[in-house]
Amino acid sequence: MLLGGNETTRKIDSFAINELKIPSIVLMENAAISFVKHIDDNEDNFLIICGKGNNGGDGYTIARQLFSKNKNVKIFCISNENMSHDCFVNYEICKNMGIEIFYKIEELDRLLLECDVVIEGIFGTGLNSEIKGKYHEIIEKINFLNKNKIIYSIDIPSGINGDTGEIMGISVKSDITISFVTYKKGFLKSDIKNYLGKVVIENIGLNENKISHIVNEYYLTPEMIKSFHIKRNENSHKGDFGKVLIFAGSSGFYGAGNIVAKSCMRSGAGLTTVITDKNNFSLNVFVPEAMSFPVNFENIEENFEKLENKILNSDVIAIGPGIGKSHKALKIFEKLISFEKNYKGNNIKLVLDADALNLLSENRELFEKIKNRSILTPHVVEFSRLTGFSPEEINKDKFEIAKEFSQKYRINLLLKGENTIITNGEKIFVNSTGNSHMANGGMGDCLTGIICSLAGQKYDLLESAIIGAYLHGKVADELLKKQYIINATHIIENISGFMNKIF
Ligand SMILES: NC(=O)C1=CN([C@@H]2O[C@H](COP(=O)(O)OP(=O)(O)OC[C@H]3O[C@@H](n4cnc5c(N)ncnc54)[C@H](OP(=O)(O)O)[C@@H]3O)[C@@H](O)[C@H]2O)[C@@H](O)CC1
Ligand SMILES: [K+]
Repeated sequence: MLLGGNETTRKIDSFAINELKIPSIVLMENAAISFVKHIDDNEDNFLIICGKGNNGGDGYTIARQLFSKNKNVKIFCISNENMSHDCFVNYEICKNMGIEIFYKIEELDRLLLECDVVIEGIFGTGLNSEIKGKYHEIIEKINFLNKNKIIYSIDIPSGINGDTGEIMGISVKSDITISFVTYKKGFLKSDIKNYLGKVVIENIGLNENKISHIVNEYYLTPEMIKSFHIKRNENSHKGDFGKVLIFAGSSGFYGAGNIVAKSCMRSGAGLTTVITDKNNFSLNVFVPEAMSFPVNFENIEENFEKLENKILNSDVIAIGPGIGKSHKALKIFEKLISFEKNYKGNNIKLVLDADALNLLSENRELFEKIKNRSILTPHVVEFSRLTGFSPEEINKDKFEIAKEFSQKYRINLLLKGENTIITNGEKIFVNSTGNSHMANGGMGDCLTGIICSLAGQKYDLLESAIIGAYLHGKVADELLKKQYIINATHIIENISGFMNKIF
C-alpha cells in the first residue's frame, strides 16, 4: 500500500490530471464511487457535511451517488463562497437534483440528531492551519451528537494533519476513514488511532504500479508480504534454504544466541550454526537442531583457521545480540566480515544487530567491509550512536535520516520502533504490525533470527527485513487476542504457523 503525505496527494493529483489527462472531476467521481462501496446498503438516512475545498467536493459527489440510489440524503453546506471548481460543480448538481441543502448552523443539531450516518468532507489534505470559529463549532457538534450514529470521514478525519498526525485544534472522531490512494503518513501517529476508526484505502482509478515514480514509501499489507513469497521447490534439500552462521551470546547472555538460533531454525533456515563458548551447553538443550561452533574464548585466534572454512561455507552471517563490546568480540566480528564472497562465489549476506552496531559505531572503518551486502537493525538509541543524531532528532525526521544513512554506507536499514521502517536508501517500507505487549528482552534477537533465516532462504536482505518485521509483529498481534504478554519464545513457537497462513 502506498504511503504518503499531503504533498504526495497533490503530486498524484497533478500527474493524473496533467500527464494521464484524467479530468479532476473524473477523479472526484471515482473517489466517490469507491467511497460509496463501503456504505452498508441497509443504511438510509444520511447527513453529508461539506467544506468548500475538494474534500467538500467529494462530499457533494457522494451525496449525489447516494441520492441516485434513492437514499434519504441531506447536505449541510458550511460555505458556498470561494468553493474549489470541482466542489462548486458538484454543489450545483446537488442543488439541481433537488437534494436538500442546509446552511444555518442553528439547524445542525437537529440534522445530526435526525440522521443515522454522518459523512464528513470538511477538510482533507488541504487543511493548512488551526481550526477556529464556525469550523471548530461544527466539529464539536459532530463529536458531541455522535451517539448511535456511524461517522465516516472522507480521506482524513477533519482536523488531523495528513503529514504529521497532529490535531489542528480539534478533529472529527470517526468510525471509518476512507482515504484515497495513499495511507496518510499522519495516520502512523499512535495517539490518533481513536480519531481514525477503521481505515480503508481506496482507489481513484489509477494503477498503483504506474505512480510508483511519484511515491517510494509503502505501508506493509499482507498482500505485499505474500507477493514476495518464494515457493519451495519439492526436490530441494536443506542446503537450498541457507547455511546461516550466527555470532550471538556470550557468558551471561547465552540466551541471546539461543533465541537467534531458535527463531532462525523455526522460520525455515536449512542449517544453523552458532559460534559460542566451548563451555556453553545450553544451545543443545534449547535448540537441538542447531549446530555449534565452539570457540575457546581464552585464545580466540586458535579457532580462526577452522572459522574461515565455516565463513566461506555460509550464505548468511548474523552478528550481534549479546556478544558484548569486548576486544575479543570485535576480533571475531572483524574475522566474520573479512570475506565478501563464499565458496559458491556469492556475497555472504550480513545481518548486524545490537552489539555489532555498537562496535560498528566505534570502529567506523568496518563500514567499508559490510557495504552492499548487509542489513543493520538498530533501535533508536543504537541508530543515534551510528548517526550522531539524537533520538529526538531521529524521531522527528526518521524517514530522511534513515534513507540518507542507508545511501551513505550502502547498507539496508531496519530502524525499530513503534512504526518500524525498512529502507534500502531509495524505498521506505513502514511496518503495520506489532504492539506494546511485545516490548521485552529477547524480541530483537528473535527478529534477527527470522531475518537471517529468510536471507538464507534466498530472499534479498530488503525483502528479508520487510517480511521478517511484518511476521514478527503479526504473530504478536494475533497472540494478543488471547494473551496479555508476548515473549520471544511465544513468537518462535508460532512463527511457522503464521508463515503458513500468510504465504
Ligand atoms: N488525488 C487525490 O487524491 C484526490 C483528492 N481528492 C480530495 O481532495 C481533497 C483535497 O482537496 P483540497 O486541496 O481542495 O483541500 P481540502 O482538504 O478540501 O481543504 C481546503 C479548503 O479548506 C480551507 N481551509 C484549510 N484549512 C482551514 C482552516 N484551518 N480553517 C478554515 N478553512 C481552512 C481552504 O481554504 P484556504 O485556506 O485555502 O482559503 C480550502 O478552502 C482530498 O483530501 C480529497 O478528499 C478527491 O477529490 C479525488 C482526487
Ligand atoms: K474529511
